[in-house]
Amino acid sequence: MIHMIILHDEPYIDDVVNFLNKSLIKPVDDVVKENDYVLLWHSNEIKLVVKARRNLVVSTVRGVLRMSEIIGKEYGSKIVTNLGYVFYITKPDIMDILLKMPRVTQPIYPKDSSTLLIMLNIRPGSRVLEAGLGSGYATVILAMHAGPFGQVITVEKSSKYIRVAKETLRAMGVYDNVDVINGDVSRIKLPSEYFNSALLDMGDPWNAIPNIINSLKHGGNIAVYVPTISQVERVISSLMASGFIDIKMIEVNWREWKTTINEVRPKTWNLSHTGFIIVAKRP
Ligand SMILES: C[S@@+](CC[C@H](N)C(=O)[O-])C[C@H]1O[C@@H](n2cnc3c(N)ncnc32)[C@H](O)[C@@H]1O
Repeated sequence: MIHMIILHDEPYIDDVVNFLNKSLIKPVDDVVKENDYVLLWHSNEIKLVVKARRNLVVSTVRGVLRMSEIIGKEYGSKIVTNLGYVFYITKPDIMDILLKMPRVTQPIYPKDSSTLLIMLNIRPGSRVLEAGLGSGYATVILAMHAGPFGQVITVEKSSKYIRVAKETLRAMGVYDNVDVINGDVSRIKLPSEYFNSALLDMGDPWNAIPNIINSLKHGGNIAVYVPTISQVERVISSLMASGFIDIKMIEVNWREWKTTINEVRPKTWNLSHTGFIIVAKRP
């Protein structure tokens, strides 16, 4: 990882390496440590994300990889399987790791969570209300973007799901800036004009909307995530009745393509329908 000090009163820097060598903080060696999540990449078709445990032996269609030989190696280096095939040892993406976490409910997928961040204006320092926590997937993304000086308060009625999701929050490094409340978001007492934004992903969000509006700051956005059109209509009616304005609805269509030369085309199997996003503003 490279830590950089930006000196705002310096003339512009035209050589990053020179600049880093002069700065006090140097790049550090980055090696695979026990319990890191590691991406082992052979090709776009043959790749896997695994947790580095010393006694783990990973079988792939290109042969066997021993984690004991990977721990301590530098990220970016290569390893050869017993069958002679090369795998890169590299870092997975946030979503690669998140999708490894237990799913006790239907989670919000990256195509939608990335859009929700923009639609809800999530930025460092944001205070966000969420319901329900479910598997904690959306909570992780919200908390990562609200940052350590922001706050995500998530309300979940099932204590069983809370136990599982808390482990996910811990594993993803956001445990300390999420407050989990075991309760019913439609009835819970909320502070007035406290949150910058709110996300509802639950079966009957129209029952929660009237309880939430006053907890949002003026100009704050609410996003509601539902999978069916009959739910969408109930959500829009409830938003209008509660006094929200600027109601929009979007569906995110994400089509992944093959990147093989001479074969660049949409992948045969793509994620199809997930949910509709309805966004509105507290005037
Ligand atoms: C679809 S899941 C949420 C998934 C989550 N967004 C994720 O990405 O992992 C819906 C959750 O809402 C919770 N829920 C439903 N009604 C609720 C209510 N009135 N108050 C709080 N939580 C509620 C359910 O228990 C369930 O865990």
